[in-house]
Amino acid sequence: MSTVGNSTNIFWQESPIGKTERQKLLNQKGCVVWITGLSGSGKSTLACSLSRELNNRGKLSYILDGDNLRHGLNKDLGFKAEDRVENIRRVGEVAKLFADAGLICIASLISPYRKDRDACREMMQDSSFIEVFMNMSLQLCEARDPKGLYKLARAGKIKGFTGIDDPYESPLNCEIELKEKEGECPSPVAMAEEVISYLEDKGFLQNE
Ligand SMILES: Nc1ncnc2c1ncn2[C@@H]1O[C@H](COP(=O)(O)OS(=O)(=O)O)[C@@H](OP(=O)(O)O)[C@H]1O
Ligand SMILES: Nc1ncnc2c1ncn2[C@@H]1O[C@H](COP(=O)(O)OP(=O)(O)O)[C@@H](O)[C@H]1O
Repeated sequence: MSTVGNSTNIFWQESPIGKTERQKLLNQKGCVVWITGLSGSGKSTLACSLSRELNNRGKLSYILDGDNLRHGLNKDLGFKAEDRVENIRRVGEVAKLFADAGLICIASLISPYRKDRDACREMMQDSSFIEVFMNMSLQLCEARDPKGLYKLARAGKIKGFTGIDDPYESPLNCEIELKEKEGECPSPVAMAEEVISYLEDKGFLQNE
């Protein structure tokens, strides 16, 4: 019997089928590909491209997109620091469940605070948390501005916008860093292939 947070008198219920059996069924290993970066850096584009490429190879993935989750699970959260902390904690827990289900879980969130991303990494075992940093300049993201949010933030109509008047802490030890080369951004497919090579090298796309 345990007490966890505010939950008292709780018991852990074991499941008859374990992660190993699920992974065998899927011929892959569950993991979390955590994509972090500024708004407009290409997180969702990479997540979609990666999911498509994995699907083409017969690998099961699922995207947890920050914007989308804020339509449901996280609709009670805003963008002040404590809400962003809770947002990342919840998505980290959900991502852990998806990885435990044997899936390649692709989490795509700004996740601006290093401490929170590191806490998500700590939840996972066996190096199965793969942090991908979309290291695109604010200048590029702002020039893209597909939703017009930077424009609103610069005009003071959105307060606390990441990169403008709210912080973004770059990863120090991420597994994969994607950045502009000679002022050009690699194509979404090229970026997805870089992530897939990593997953292949580390054995996540097979199960012996
Ligand atoms: N103040 C502020 N700062 C940053 N982003 C904002 C803000 N307000 C709304 N949006 C929109 O919310 C999307 C980011 O949600 P996330 O859940 O990924 O953010 S966070 O990880 O909790 O920081 C983000 O989506 P992306 O552009 O895909 O990153 C924006 O569409
Ligand atoms: N690799 C890329 N090359 C060129 N344009 C891109 C690339 N990745 C994303 N974009 C464009 O940049 C904009 C922002 O991408 P998006 O994936 O929505 O970013 P985020 O999810 O980080 O906010 C979109 O208009 C998208 O089409």
